[in-house]
Amino acid sequence: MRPNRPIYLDNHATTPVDPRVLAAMRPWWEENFANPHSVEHAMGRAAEEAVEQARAEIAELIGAEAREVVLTSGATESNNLAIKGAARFAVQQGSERRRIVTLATEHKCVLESIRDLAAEGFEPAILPVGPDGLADLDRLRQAVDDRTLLVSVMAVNNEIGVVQDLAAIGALAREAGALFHTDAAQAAGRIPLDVEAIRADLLSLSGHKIYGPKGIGALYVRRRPRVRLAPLFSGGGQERGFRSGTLPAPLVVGLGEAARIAAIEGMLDAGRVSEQRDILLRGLEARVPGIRVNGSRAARVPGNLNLTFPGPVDAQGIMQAAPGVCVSTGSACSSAAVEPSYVLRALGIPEAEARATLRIGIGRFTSPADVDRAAAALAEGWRAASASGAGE
Ligand SMILES: Cc1ncc(COP(=O)(O)O)c(C=O)c1O
Repeated sequence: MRPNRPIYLDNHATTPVDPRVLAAMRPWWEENFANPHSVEHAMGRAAEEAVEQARAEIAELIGAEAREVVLTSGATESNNLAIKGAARFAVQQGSERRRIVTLATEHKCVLESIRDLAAEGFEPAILPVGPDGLADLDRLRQAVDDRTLLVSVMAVNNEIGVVQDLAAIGALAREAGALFHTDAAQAAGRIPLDVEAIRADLLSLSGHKIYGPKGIGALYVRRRPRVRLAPLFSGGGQERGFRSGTLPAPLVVGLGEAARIAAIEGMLDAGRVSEQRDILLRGLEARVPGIRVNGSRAARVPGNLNLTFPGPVDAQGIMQAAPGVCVSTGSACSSAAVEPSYVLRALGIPEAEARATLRIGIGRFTSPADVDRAAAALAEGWRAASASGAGE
């Protein structure tokens, strides 16, 4: 092992591409580059077949049928298509329902999609979460009624890793006659997902969170009872009219292979990853008295740790003092903004503590040596940052 290799513990931001995924994609870049919609010739038909095979693998991962999988560019697009598409289609059909219920800790692309819809006359209901990051089911039940069009609640949070009770949320949405969408970008391959068990009507996936390629994702759209969406783009009507545009066959094949591996190995990964997570936490607790885990410990995805270091200290300072460890202060998608994480603020964590917090994501390719070295380096980084008064 190279001693200076950086230790990558930011698997919520993105995961490395599994070598098997890379191998599966390769021929579709190099040997058969045909457009999978060019079904008039043999190369096009072969590409189309590969796309359909991948679609079946993606469906299998979530207990869906292949024809319920709409391919997109990633979870951002899937979430926009699910939320805006469902809302706009319902109105076109004369529905009186306007309310869209979600949580304050959702990914920005969900919150911003819903905020955009407010300008079109929809009524966002953005519910708070408990100090453990979990939805309050009683509160949710009160908010979801016969005026509710859509309930959108993420499966696993990208910062604190907490797992929502999707089966209960899906059931209460269905009971009220509302659609249920879940952003499962961080959940796929990490916890079991079954669209029937959770009664999802719409479910978003992303390739680069499950050891697949970047720039590809999927949206599950239920067929029975049938869910209809207004498309976001005008075009050739690919993907059953839901999503126009030429499918990137190599990326689709990569997503299919990533889904196939996740379905077989995801739970094996989960056992190993949660052991490493516990070793890392114990290593830090022994070296950093007063370090705290944010979010529910029980309802939590295996590889996640969200840790507030005792202060005053700035998480940026810890990262600077431990440059060999790749972690983050929160969601990479909001890293351009300097405010502390809105997810942590929604848990009631004070601003100074939110600024002293690191998100750690252990993954399939993290080794036992990585977590041992990371615990020592982060503890040392904390000591150095504290001593330099970075938090004052
Ligand atoms: C929960 C969640 N939803 C959506 C996204 C956006 O996914 P993508 O990068 O595929 O657009 C992310 C990525 O950070 C995420 O963690």
